[in-house]
Amino acid sequence: MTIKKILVLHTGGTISMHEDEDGDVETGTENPLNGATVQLPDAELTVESIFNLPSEHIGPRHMLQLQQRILKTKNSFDGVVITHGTDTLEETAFFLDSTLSVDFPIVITGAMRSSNELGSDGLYNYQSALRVAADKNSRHRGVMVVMNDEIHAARFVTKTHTTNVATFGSPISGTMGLLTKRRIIFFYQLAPRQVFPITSVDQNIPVLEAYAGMDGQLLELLAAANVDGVIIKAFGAGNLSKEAANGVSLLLSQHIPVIIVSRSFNGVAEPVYDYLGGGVQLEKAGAIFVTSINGPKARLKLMIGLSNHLNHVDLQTYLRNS
Ligand SMILES: NC(=O)C[C@H](N)C(=O)O
Repeated sequence: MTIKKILVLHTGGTISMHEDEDGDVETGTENPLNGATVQLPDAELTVESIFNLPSEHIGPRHMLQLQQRILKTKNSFDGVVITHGTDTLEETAFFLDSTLSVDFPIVITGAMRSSNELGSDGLYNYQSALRVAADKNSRHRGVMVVMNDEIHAARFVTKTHTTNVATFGSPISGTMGLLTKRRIIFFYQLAPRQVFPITSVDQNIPVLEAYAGMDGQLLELLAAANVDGVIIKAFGAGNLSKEAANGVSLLLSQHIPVIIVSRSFNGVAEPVYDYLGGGVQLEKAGAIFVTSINGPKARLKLMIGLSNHLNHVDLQTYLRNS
């Protein structure tokens, strides 16, 4: 039996929390996973607590720190497992997937019920993540999210439910794989993605969501604030009100990139409608459609593109190909 060397990086989140006597969930000083026994005879774990944070406190700077830590391993591990809060887990997964080109698997997991709650899913998900990281078929698959016996690709995974343990899903692509009691099964291999290094993560890129009756006021304020870019979760296939479309034109006239994604939970955004506010006219005005990832992920993608000083054409190509 070959022993697989796995690096575990704990970052906090519910998986490392506990419930107090009032039923409130809080962060502790000792990670409950450290004292737990995992049944994985063919793996040797190196465990580090890189952060102990609820995931709402994790931002791109922490993601960059994680990325640097993984780069430092210089292929000395067969796999990496990251435990993370579920609220921003998909963003960390996407950031690492877009900025790390490694052969070994990087698997992120979390929990919906803290360590001492009835039906706690933390230890089970942790063991599942370790199983996937140690599996020979997990190589060359980029960053994966493992929760509730399912394997999801970082590119498409999203949190779909506030509290259910089956919260993570990939509405556009479907589940990439499954864990059964004895097997790990992959259903498909994703098309290759473009990976860029990243050095700066301090760009100011707000994400706005369209709503019926949206005017241009917020977009005008953002133009005056000279932000580095704006992500708009537009209606349906990527459409806006007339007033918001005028706000988009103002931002574009100041060379502020405007990125269109859909506010719909499922499906691909693409220019279809040719009237003021319609996707065809937004694209003609210079807005960039990021077709199949959500707003928070598009924000990270723009950050990566800007950090690499891509010119407008290369930025368009990079953002469109998702
Ligand atoms: N289930 C969780 O982990 C949610 C928690 N609020 C977090 O993201 O840290």
